Amino acid sequence: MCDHYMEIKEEKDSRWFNVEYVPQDYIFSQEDRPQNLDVPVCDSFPVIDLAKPIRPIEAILKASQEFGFFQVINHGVPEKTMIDAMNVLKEFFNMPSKEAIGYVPHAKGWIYTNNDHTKDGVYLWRENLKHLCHPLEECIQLWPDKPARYQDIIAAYLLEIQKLSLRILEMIGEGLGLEPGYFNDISEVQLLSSNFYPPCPDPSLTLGILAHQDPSFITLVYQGDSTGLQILKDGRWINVGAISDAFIVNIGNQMEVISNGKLRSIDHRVVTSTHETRSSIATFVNPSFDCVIEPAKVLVNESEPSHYKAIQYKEYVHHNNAFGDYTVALQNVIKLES
Ligand SMILES: O=C(O)CCC(=O)C(=O)O
Ligand SMILES: [Fe+2]
Repeated sequence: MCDHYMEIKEEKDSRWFNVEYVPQDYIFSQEDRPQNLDVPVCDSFPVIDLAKPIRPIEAILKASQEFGFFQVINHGVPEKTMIDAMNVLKEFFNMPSKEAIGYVPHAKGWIYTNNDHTKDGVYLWRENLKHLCHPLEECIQLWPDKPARYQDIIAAYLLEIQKLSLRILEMIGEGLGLEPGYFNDISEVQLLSSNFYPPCPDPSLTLGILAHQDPSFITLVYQGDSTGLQILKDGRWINVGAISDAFIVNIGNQMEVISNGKLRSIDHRVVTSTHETRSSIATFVNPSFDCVIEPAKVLVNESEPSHYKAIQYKEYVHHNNAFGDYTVALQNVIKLES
């Protein structure tokens, strides 16, 4: 008993982030570092109540234009479903034996890594798990089966995300003047990407995620009580505050295209903390891979010509390496499935 406890403790102590100094591989170049970490929480960050009797279409449109981001509260997703999902993911990231699984073969359909590097070869200060989610009943068998409840809990979470994302897409569509149901057949809750960002001895040198935009229609992030997410607003980084039962919604590149630039896909990143652990679950609501994405016809006219070229989503993903180092791996899973 005692030996077993010591073994687990030793394994935990030897995890990559239990260090006194930041290892060289995790130190970003001067220009990529977070620079000023002392930025305030933005108190004008849009928080939208979805339980209001009148649907908040205007507020969603305004937030999507001005911030490219908003938080939704009273969204109808049961708290238990959210907490269960967060807990099972925390359990996954905490499994000492996960290190033994190591770098999971891509063909299995999920990718776990604790040292995903950026284009310059510097590692992000995070662990990440990614897998496809659509069609749910086919993908579920390809997900991690440890912890034992993982598949059931995450499937229940994704069904709720599906409902909520369609509601949000419908309001965005209506706000843009698109026909009802515009996004129904062309969007899917396609990818889950969950993150565990442990405390870091020197947050001025590291990043949890480098500045990026999402290749989605919209992305929904559940972060519980965590902080660390920052967005670029008018050239300055601002912190997204924690509202424990909210979802953060952001406009992805593909929505920017559909809206012909009316809605904005905004740079965001995650900074690390000396004392806090951040856990987050990002779900990407993306176009179906075969879908051709271009500005919606009703938004293009003589005075407002198309600002974007039409491109099949599959091609976009491939050309832009949209899922980072794992783009090809994820595309291979798609090929295996179809
Ligand atoms: O909220 C986070 O931890 C970052 C998620 C994110 O930006 C992404 O996965 O694209
Ligand atoms: Fe993102």
